[in-house]
Amino acid sequence: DTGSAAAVPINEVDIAYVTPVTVGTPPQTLMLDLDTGSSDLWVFSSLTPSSQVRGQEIYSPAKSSTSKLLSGHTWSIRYGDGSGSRGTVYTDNFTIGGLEVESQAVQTAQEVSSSFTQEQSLDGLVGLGFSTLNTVRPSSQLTFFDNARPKLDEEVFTADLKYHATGSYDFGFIDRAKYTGNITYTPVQQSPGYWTHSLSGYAVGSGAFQSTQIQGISDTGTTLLYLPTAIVTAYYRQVQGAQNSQYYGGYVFPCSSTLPTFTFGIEGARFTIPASYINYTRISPTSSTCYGGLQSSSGLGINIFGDVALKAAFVVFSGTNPPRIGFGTK
Ligand SMILES: CC[C@H](C)[C@H](NC(=O)[C@H](C)NC(=O)[C@@H](CCSC)NC[C@@H](N)Cc1ccccc1)C(=O)O
Repeated sequence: DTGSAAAVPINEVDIAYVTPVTVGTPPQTLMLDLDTGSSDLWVFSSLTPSSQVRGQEIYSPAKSSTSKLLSGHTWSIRYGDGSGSRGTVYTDNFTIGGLEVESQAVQTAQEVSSSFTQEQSLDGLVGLGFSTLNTVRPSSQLTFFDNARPKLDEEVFTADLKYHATGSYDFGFIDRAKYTGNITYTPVQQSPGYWTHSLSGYAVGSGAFQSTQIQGISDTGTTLLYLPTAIVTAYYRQVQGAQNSQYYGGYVFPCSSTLPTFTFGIEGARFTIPASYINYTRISPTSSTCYGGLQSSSGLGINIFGDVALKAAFVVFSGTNPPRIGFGTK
């Protein structure tokens, strides 16, 4: 089997992408953030206090003839940006792009943090990290990809995220029409549960490529690209008026500045992020100061290859043994 579904940016600066999924019988449609940086599938639900729901679609297990409570099981997750959620667990039929998993663990939120309440176009997350990261206790649950694996034509899913446009996630096949040339693969270290791999180096604008191993995680659920401070300062040194603002918590620059491109390596292949992706957003709607899509990872303890980088390529997450990740030019 295979599946294919849209990845829709939730606002005009691609802060996150959501994908239509269906849960239960009859199907209830929700828009979820497919997130390779975590492994919990959780949704706004009939169990979420109404004070914490602001426009999100909810999953009501009581309205589904195929829902089953996973009794005695709970979950609680914290994300790197300080957000989080927690609740109980049902199993139910779950489909993405025509690919169905019966009795998928669907984690129903009983509490969500304010940033999730405020994000009204995001009804929850589908964790596509390794199942070892799943927070359900006493027994941890499998991700949608792990449950779907046995029925997939090929043990892969792919991400084709786009700049200010709708892209796609495919399951079980690699769509040759979505990239040119070949996919370049590199090994993935699956502990502790992220899609952890290395870049082979980088270049700022038309500068020389610096060959250096940069380990990090490819995280479709993180908006920006977070790299070591030395690389980030080298980049913004090329930007007139750029500064690392304590106030805004990162590099800002005049919106009128000319930004260089940023190139990253995967093994011998090279992928160039257009300057427009790095001119991320105005710090406020009327401001002429802009916030960068490339920021320092020094506060995170890990480098994160988020959407700003991933949308510059066609990305293959391969669940083969050993797992690997592939990048294609598009
Ligand atoms: C502070 C918590 C640390 C980061 C750690 N949690 C994690 O690593 C979790 C699984 N993953 C995440 O916090 C990040 C990766 C951080 S790098 C360690 N990925 C998922 C995140 N983008 C999901 C999200 C989507 C939209 C809005 C907000 C959040 C933990 O539980 O220990």
